[in-house]
Amino acid sequence: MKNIVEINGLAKHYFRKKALDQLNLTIEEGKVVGILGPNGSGKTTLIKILTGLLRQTGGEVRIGGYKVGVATKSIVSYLPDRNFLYKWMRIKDALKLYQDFYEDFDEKKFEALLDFMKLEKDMKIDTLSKGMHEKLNLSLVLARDAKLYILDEPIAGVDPVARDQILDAIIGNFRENSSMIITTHLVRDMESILDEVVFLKDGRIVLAGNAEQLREEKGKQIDTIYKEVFGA
Ligand SMILES: Nc1ncnc2c1ncn2[C@@H]1O[C@H](COP(=O)(O)OP(=O)(O)OP(=O)(O)O)[C@@H](O)[C@H]1O
Repeated sequence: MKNIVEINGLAKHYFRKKALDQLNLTIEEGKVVGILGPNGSGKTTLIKILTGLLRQTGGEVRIGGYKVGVATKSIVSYLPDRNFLYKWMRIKDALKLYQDFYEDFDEKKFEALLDFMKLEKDMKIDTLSKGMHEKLNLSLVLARDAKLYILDEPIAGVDPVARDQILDAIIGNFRENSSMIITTHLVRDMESILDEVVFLKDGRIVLAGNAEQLREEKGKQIDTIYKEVFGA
């Protein structure tokens, strides 16, 4: 199996604070990987380095064999943890924006996702609820034919029904040859869709592995292991 992501000795310091400390991680093609950790563990910092929004202090990251830059941005589809669309837009304007921006954007797929999410092209962005926003953003991100999808907290702050819909959309639209990184601290809701889990604590990986194997080895759900590791 080919590696889509290779991270070696990655470090990020904010002045004296070590947000990431000597991180090593590989992600294979076809896997859905959960980066799990409480507030301040370094999840967002890691994602921002993978997406080129932040420069690391040390170490190396390769995605699809390339250093983070123009080449990797064209193969990574990223869902940030905050809204990234303009308030004046309607959904159809967001569609146009994505179409203009990304060659791999699949309009048909986007329309099918909108349908599934019960969203309509004429809806105005500033009238959408938080859950609807999240569904729209996710639909845009999943409609790209990317090698790597990075979803930062895709279900934070949405109600349980929207959560289930979002998880179903993720599972239903996952492309076999692509990979996905999902950050979350809502482990119970998310664990069923994760192939691999990485526990991040104070910028270090404290546990990582295949989710099914970990459940078998420890005789516990990932959510329970998470609570034990983080004392939640
Ligand atoms: N710009 C910054 N300047 C200084 N320290 C920062 C900065 N950004 C993050 N940090 C610190 O780095 C550590 C990791 O933060 P990060 O945002 O990556 O964590 P996180 O796991 O994403 O948390 P959350 O779930 O709250 O988003 C924290 O201790 C945070 O205070």
